Amino acid sequence: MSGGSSQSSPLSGQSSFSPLSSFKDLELSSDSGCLSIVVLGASGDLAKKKTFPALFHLFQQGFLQSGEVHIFGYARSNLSDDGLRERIRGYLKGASDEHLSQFLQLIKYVSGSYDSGEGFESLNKEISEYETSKNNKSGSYRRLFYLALPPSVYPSVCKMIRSYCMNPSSHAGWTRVIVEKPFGKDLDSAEELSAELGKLFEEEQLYRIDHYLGKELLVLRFANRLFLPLWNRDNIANVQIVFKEDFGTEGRGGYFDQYGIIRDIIQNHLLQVFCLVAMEKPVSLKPEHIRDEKVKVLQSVEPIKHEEVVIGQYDGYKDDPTVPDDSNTPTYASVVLRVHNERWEGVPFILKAGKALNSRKAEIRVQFKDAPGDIFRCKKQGRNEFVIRLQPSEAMYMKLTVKKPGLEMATEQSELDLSYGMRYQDVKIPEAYERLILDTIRGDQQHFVRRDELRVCDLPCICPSFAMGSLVDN
Ligand SMILES: NC(=O)C1=CN([C@@H]2O[C@H](COP(=O)(O)OP(=O)(O)OC[C@H]3O[C@@H](n4cnc5c(N)ncnc54)[C@H](OP(=O)(O)O)[C@@H]3O)[C@@H](O)[C@H]2O)C=CC1
Ligand SMILES: O=C1O[C@H](COP(=O)(O)O)[C@@H](O)[C@H](O)[C@H]1O
Repeated sequence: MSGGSSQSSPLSGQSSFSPLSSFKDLELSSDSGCLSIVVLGASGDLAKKKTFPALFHLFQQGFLQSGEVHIFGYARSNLSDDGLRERIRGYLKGASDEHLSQFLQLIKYVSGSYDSGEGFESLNKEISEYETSKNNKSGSYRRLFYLALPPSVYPSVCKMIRSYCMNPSSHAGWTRVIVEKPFGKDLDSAEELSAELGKLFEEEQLYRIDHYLGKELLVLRFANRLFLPLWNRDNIANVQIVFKEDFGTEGRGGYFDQYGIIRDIIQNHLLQVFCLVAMEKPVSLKPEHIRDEKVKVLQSVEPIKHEEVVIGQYDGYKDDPTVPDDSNTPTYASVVLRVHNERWEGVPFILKAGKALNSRKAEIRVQFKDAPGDIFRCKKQGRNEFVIRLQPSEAMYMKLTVKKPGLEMATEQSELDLSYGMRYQDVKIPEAYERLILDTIRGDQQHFVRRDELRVCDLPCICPSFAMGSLVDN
């Protein structure tokens, strides 16, 4: 059983965000040979909206080659190969028909349950047949399993993969498993899940994905001298990390209602963004160094105070037929995190997330303190703010107070604006999932959550009575 490999081929700089090809720290694998990618839960929302489109974009850019890769969709739904292809076709944008059909032809569908051997035996048979048909000269076989499924089925699915679908030990190569968030429901279930998965796979084989970690904040944070002296309690009044969606559950209530917005978004996506904003500079870009710093800052977070939590549910949530009529699951929450360390003491980090709100965006808003000795009386115009918009349309801008044009002495707020779409017009900015799936194929765990991180990422643990039910009932 091998999780990684040690040949060196740094990530090529596909994005204008991070031309990583010169980063000596990243010794990544570039092994070749048959690559079988299995999307479990292929009939679902994530698979059609994110997983297959990301695979398609990697294919378009030549990272996945027809001769080398095959993609298997697996789920219980009764679908044919063409049925699955039709289901995802509409989400694969920006390609010629020829390119699109080349990609779709790589996809095969296998139907089966998540807890019985039969389906996984058939899956293994399909993968093996494909591998044999490839007459693989390099002799290396790579199997990547993507769990695009509700976490409740991860243990049984992982057991099935371990029992029926591993890369045979007689073959060189690897078996890796991408596990989606949320990793359990609370500390106990996360620990239990980790323990169960830990019995089946080595840590190097497990890729706990959080696509907000694919949003590439590290360069901005640590490569700009400008920010270094400002990034602390002396200058920053508060930091807001905001996620808003302008649509509701849309038929995903079966999953969402069991988890709620805190477990769906705040505990994972926003907490990971918080780590990147608040952590100290890692020793290097090596995955372990980055993840060590994230763990440290999480350990410095104080217990959350009840009076600093707001939750709510949007009107109409229970109209979704997949949501129980008596649901009290929050679809909106805001939580204040306070970090007890030298850099951040006294600076609130306000994490807000909500579905069915007025707009769709995810952003980090760093609000600076007022300039002391305000001789221009410009306080009323607002503070300096540095805003990083993660989506849509990645951008960053700095809100500054400037002299209003004209002969009068008046000030106003304006922006120094860097929109990626405008600045890099000819560059295709990759989706977070593209980058993360490619990282997995290359064996780079830098942007994935480590097992011990999960333990300190647990919001209910940071505040023991932060269970959703208890707050809703109060
Ligand atoms: N949707 C999104 O935008 C994102 C989702 N995620 C994560 O991805 C995972 C999957 O989410 P999503 O695709 O939205 O979920 P879905 O509700 O669409 O579920 C995916 C598939 O899993 C199967 N399934 C659904 N419910 C159950 C169940 N109770 N027991 C067994 N199988 C079930 C269904 O396939 P079948 O019945 O055919 O077997 C379904 O098509 C979640 O962990 C979520 O947090 C992460 C980022 C974004
Ligand atoms: O993990 C999830 O993320 C999506 C939002 O992803 P984004 O990249 O569009 O911000 C959210 O809709 C979903 O509820 C959640 O499970």
